[in-house]
Amino acid sequence: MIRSCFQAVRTFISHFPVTLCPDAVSHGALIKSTRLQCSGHRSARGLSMSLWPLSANPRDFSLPNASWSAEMQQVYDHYNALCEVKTKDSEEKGPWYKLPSYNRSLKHAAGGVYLSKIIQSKSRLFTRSNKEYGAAFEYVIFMNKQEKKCVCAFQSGHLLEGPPGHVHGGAIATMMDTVTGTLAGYLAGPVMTANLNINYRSPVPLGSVVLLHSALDRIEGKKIFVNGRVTSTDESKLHTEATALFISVNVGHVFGI
Ligand SMILES: CCCCC/C=C\C/C=C\C/C=C\C/C=C\CCCC(=O)SCCNC(=O)CCNC(=O)[C@H](O)C(C)(C)COP(=O)(O)OP(=O)(O)OC[C@H]1O[C@@H](n2cnc3c(N)ncnc32)[C@H](O)[C@@H]1OP(=O)(O)O
Repeated sequence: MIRSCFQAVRTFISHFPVTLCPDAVSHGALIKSTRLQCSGHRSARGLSMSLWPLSANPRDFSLPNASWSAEMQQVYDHYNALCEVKTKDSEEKGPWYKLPSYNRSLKHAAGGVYLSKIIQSKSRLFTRSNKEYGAAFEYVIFMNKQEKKCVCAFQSGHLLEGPPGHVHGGAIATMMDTVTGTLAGYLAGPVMTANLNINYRSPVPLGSVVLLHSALDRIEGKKIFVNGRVTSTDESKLHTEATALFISVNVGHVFGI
């Protein structure tokens, strides 16, 4: 059934000259599962093509918007400058890759028997479910596949308050799960979080910009061990430390079959 699901995706996609860019985790999953390639570079420059009839120009939530502070933009510019660059004559590959991020990755990814069910569904990726710019999770993830690590610039919005003036621990855990899970998924394909262990070292001021760093510790069979840290953008202050265990799953597991 899973094979026929992906067969349907392949068949469908072959009718459209597009490069699919699902969100961060399914990017890795899909490269493994359907051997599709995804270009954040193109998307970042607004050249991504319509996925009609699935979607008209899906919004890449990881691109700069008016709510971004100067500091957020600065971090984005820094890593974006280190990304893969295509020039007229050549293709220079930087070590970093900006992951695009959509609010309904599976709409673009699953296909086949699940497609209509997914399109009708109101479900949205949790961290991208608020469309108001700057209200909740503003973030962009840059992946360094060579070094098996990634960095996320995260600007917290006013809806994420926990202790007065500071970010809710659950929101930090959500971002930690997202970033470590994105790395695990990018490196190993479809995964689910089995364990997420967090130490909160110092509160994160609401509205501030912080970095989430994640790196692969090791892979043992189905088990992917990843670590994570939240720091200030100059990395002088440590806010949070985490370790996470992800388990490789087949796609059927995600759909409960
Ligand atoms: C087109 C498809 C795309 C698929 C994409 C997939 C997912 C994400 C998609 C989009 C999201 C996008 C962005 C967000 C980014 C990422 C973060 C979100 C991820 C999540 O938010 S996800 C939700 C929370 N998550 C769960 O809802 C999991 C519930 N759970 C289970 O579904 C099972 O529990 C599972 C699968 C985890 C394992 O089940 P299983 O049957 O495959 O494996 P099994 O139990 O045999 O364990 C194998 C070996 O792992 C060891 N092991 C297992 N669990 C352990 C633990 N907790 N601690 C220590 N060791 C553990 C065993 O001890 C054994 O070790 P050993 O082999 O050495 O004996």
